[in-house]
Amino acid sequence: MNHEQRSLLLHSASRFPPPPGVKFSYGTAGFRADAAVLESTVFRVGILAALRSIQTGSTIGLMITASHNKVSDNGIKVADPSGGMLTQGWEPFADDLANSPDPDALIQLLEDFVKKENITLDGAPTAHVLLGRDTRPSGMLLVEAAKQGITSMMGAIFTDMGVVTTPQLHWMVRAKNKGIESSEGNYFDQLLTSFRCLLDYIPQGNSVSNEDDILIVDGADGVGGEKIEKLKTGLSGLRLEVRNSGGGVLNEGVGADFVQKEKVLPRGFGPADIGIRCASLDGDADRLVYFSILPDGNKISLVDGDKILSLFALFLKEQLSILNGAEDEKGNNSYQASLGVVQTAYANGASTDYLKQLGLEVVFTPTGVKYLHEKAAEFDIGIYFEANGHGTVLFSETFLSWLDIRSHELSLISKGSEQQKAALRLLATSQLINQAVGDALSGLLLVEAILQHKGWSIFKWNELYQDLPSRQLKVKVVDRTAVVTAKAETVVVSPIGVQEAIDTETAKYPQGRCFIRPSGTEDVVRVYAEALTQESADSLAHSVLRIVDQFLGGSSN
Ligand SMILES: CC(=O)N[C@H]1[C@@H](OP(=O)(O)O)O[C@H](CO)[C@@H](O)[C@@H]1O
Ligand SMILES: [Mg+2]
Repeated sequence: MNHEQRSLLLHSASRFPPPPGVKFSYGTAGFRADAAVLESTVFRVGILAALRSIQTGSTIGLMITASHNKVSDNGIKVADPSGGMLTQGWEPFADDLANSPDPDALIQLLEDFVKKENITLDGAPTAHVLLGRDTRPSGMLLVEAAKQGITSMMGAIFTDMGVVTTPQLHWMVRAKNKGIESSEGNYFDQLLTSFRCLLDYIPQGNSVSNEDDILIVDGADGVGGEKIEKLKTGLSGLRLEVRNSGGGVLNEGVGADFVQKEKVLPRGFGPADIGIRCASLDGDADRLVYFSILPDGNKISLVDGDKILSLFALFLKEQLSILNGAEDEKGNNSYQASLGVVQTAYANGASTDYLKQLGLEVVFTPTGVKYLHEKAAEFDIGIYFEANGHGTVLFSETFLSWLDIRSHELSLISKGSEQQKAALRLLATSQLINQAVGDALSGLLLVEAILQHKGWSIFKWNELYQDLPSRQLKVKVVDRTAVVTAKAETVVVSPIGVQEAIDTETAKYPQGRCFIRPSGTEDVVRVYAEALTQESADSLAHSVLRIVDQFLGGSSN
């Protein structure tokens, strides 16, 4: 690091002292905390993003959001060149950077890191960072801190995309690095064109009801609502009404996290909406769940991430088999695309059974989309979803290249055939569904296109399988890191004896399943239980909560 660079860093870092007594950790979803203590962290992540950009020679993204957290919180996460999450190898550096006590220590840390990572700062390094933020009022100040961090690395520049959804920012980073046009307008165009294409290839006679029905979207009073309003201006073939589009308090009694966890209607919905197809986004629009209001007007029937995954899996499997069907007879031009599904232990057991009955390969990873995404990328078509509604479908480059050529061939030899349409539907799906990260807007359009394709109502969709009753609890313990799990978090290996006690308890319940794990975003241990009836799921969860109390000492909430 030359003298000029060092003094630039010293000068700017001294303007962003870290708050005393706060320890930051780059968790499952980046740094998240009360917005009032985040300025120094955001400044430092700006430096990190510039370094990552210099190292990779690509554009890097920074998103300022705390997703479904309360409005006074904020956070920051990094998008890597692929548009996916920051490489896990850099997370310890992110922690050290955020917790470095003063400018001198910070510079020492940077010196050591660039040496270790072979990042050349001499010469004329160039770096480019795309910035985005959600609608939180604290975002404006924090984005300025990020800019200061970026520009304290010589040769680094930024582009401020303003208020965007988290998936938009990830999409833009990916597009930019692929040399594709990457504005918000381009994002909407891609979604609208591919959605239109899916509607154009709906089998005759299937396009019923939903087109006339309205879909009501709860925007969580976050960024998603205003973006859907923009999307709507170019949308045909779907009637949308947006509620909670920014007038109320972000995430308060609204949004996908609230609806999925509490299983109640969000603010702004009521008995007048009984029977209507409804959807909820979270605060930064990367989660999506559907619901309908039950006849009593107070409760909802939830259609969660597992069921969105199941709908996608069913549709994609059908299209693949139409595409391959005729080829098998001829025995040529066939490409056996691997189709896989990735879930976590929180997936409802009934969904896993359903997917296995479809003949699909179901793989489990620990909680956190960075793990699911990585696994899904191993398939030609990898579908992943967390039960809370965060997920997407990934298509391999190899498969897409083959599909492109195949679709062209089919347009010459059997234009208008079901086979050709299946190829076009698969290509359109790969364009519609965000390849960088889970995206509520693109997920919503794919759900809607598939429902129209199948001529299904939300009720018909919900009947794919019936969720097993489940219960989720959380308990604060003395030290949650004492809980060590294995096998995708389904088995506790430490403290010794806990798993045995859970097994003994679970065995008392027909179709019982239960696991515990330390949360990666809250200071709690989570308990999840499933069983044949709601009473037994509740009872199993509470018994296991007592086991956690006994072994780890705590108080439930
Ligand atoms: C049970 C649950 O919903 N856990 C969520 C939650 O993680 P925890 O590590 O469970 O706190 O937040 C993560 C980030 O948003 C999300 O990926 C995950 O699914
Ligand atoms: Mg979110």
